Amino acid sequence: MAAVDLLEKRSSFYSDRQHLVVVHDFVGGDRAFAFLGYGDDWREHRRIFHQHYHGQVVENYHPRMAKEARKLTIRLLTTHDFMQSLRVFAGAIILGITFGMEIQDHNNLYVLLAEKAINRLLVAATPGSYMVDSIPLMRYIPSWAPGGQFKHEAADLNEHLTLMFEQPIEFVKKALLQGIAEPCVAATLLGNMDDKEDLEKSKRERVIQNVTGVAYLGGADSTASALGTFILAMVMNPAVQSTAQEQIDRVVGSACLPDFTYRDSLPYVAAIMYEVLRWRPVAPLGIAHRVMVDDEYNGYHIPAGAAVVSNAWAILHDPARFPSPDTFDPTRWLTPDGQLSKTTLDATNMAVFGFGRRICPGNDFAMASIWIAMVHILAIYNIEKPVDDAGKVVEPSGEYTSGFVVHPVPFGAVFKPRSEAGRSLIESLIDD
Ligand code: HEM
Repeated sequence: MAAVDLLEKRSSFYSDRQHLVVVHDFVGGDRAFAFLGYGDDWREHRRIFHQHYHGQVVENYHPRMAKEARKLTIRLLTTHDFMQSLRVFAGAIILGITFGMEIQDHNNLYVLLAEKAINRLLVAATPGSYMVDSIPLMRYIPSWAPGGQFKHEAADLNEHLTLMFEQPIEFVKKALLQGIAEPCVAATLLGNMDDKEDLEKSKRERVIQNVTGVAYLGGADSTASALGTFILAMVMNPAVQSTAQEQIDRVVGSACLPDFTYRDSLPYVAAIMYEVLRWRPVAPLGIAHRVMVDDEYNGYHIPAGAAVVSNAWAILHDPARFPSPDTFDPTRWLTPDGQLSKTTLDATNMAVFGFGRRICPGNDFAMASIWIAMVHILAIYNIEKPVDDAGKVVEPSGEYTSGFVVHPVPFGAVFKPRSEAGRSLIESLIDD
């Protein structure tokens, strides 16, 4: 596969990012190291991020993730906006684990601030959004002159991004001083700073702001997107839903909720997760890599500086690898005896998390969050298409938004507790 040949096997010179004038020079968007050029600074950010979000460490976060999944099942009993509940779930996990924050709903001030900043940063990071990226001399146009408007927008975004990165660290610093800080990634990182010199300290604090701030940026919307696709797939494929529920009932029983100890014994549920990620990839075109030197591949010349886009959609819808690619079929991830096939264990095969040295460092974290939400929802609810006032079933359009991270366009889904026992289980959780 060309993406593997270039982005993985030649990753020492295919791991840079494009320099975007607005993102990099005007708004400091590379505080999110997803946009930082390849080099020592990026390496340092990635190393620290990895220490707190890699596979084994994620296991420490399982209890918190399971707690948020229980809260999600409670919310789904009463909500009219299940997508909002999924967003709250995804955000609460990241903000809880990273900053020790408790998020109850979407009106949390930090969430509102962060979402505004992130949405605008992603627009700025989309090539073609600003003319100055094509005509760099425009950077010298005064902000009041025609063509200089982008500078006002950039100044405003810069302010929002600064707050987004600084506010939660200030929150944790204050809590540490008062001795009331919850155990969280930011508290651990700040706690390890005491032995540093002052100059070293301020540099280090900036890196801490950056690696913690990027978690919400990279993880909240993407996780919510995958869960939105999961709900859509369940609404459209009731037989898949009931096969998963049979497995959960058989392995876990109906007296308790499944937790992470069941992850390996529910291969069909894992297969649904892989199929969700394949069927409607969260970021269909990933984030472009920039090649740093002239290169040749299969007779093609690839000039230094070119943007190399890994088309996750095309890779995951290649009929040679995934027959009938538009069909939602979890069994494609299973062996004939119903076990998870080995290929799923390699994130690269998923393409959905990108490639090489830039591969998504939050992929274990993301898959743990997605799995625990899915298994809770499947254990407790039947997810059905809604019926309108005339008694007609309302079909989802199945369409998606466009953008960097895509979402199903709003559709209806009804969450019906599968049994009285299930309903009582949720109600007992409300009293916890
Ligand atoms: C379903 C969920 C997710 C998907 C589909 C996803 C996908 C991606 C993709 C495609 C990239 C670009 C990879 C490349 O350049 O080759 C990326 C980068 C990144 N992701 Fe994720 N991601 C998800 C969840 C998360 C989570 C939960 C976190 C944080 C906890 C996270 C943090 C990051 C970071 C920091 C980068 C930048 C890596 C770098 O440039 O070195 N992501 N992600």
